[in-house]
Amino acid sequence: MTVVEDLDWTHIEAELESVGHAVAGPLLDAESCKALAGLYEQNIPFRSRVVMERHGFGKGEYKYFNHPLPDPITALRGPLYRRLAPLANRWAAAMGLDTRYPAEHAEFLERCHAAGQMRPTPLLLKYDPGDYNCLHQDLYGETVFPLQVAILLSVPGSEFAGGEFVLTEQRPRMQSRATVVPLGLGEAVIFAVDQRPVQGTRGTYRVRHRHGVSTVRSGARYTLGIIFHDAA
Ligand SMILES: O=C(O)CCC(=O)C(=O)O
Ligand SMILES: [Fe+2]
Repeated sequence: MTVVEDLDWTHIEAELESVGHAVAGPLLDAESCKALAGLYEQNIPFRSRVVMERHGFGKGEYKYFNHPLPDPITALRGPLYRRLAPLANRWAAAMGLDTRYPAEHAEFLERCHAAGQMRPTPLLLKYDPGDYNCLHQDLYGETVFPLQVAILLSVPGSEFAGGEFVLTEQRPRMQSRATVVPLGLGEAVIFAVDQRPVQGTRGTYRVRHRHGVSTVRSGARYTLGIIFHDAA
């Protein structure tokens, strides 16, 4: 069994259904986390670098991986997709959307490519003291898989302080509610990219999510982002 198949999917699905996010893992051991974070200073594995401050995205930077994606990413992305696709389909049906997601990630990528979304989206993020990531959604075109994953590659408390993963949810006509998601080294947060259905007393309504990272107070924080749709 892969590490992904070994996870407690009953618990993960229940969390995703009830609150729109779930903590899982660790999905990567300390050595793999260190090796991935260590790639940041290289250029070859990446297709582009984004300095967040230049775009008003926050402070800090990230790099999008190019093909071939590093082994740990390919090893995780297909199995994670396979487990999440049925939930994505239940969410789409509950929200009255026509979209249905294929069982396998390779098929979903074909759909992205047919829609002109050809560029890989897995990314490595790096935050230094004072850096933060504004609340946002990772939408890169019309074709969107409704769940994504972020894995913490640094040790909280010793390698960095602050820098908490934050999720907000907005119910129709209500103000936003924030949740801080504590993560350990190599742990993943699986979360809603944009909308998810919530059962209310008068039927199903849609909740909108955003995510970001609070200010890093000291040290360096690295994260691996696994997004399932390719980008235009
Ligand atoms: O650094 C983080 O924890 C969040 C990264 C992020 O925005 C993402 O993976 O999409
Ligand atoms: Fe993001």
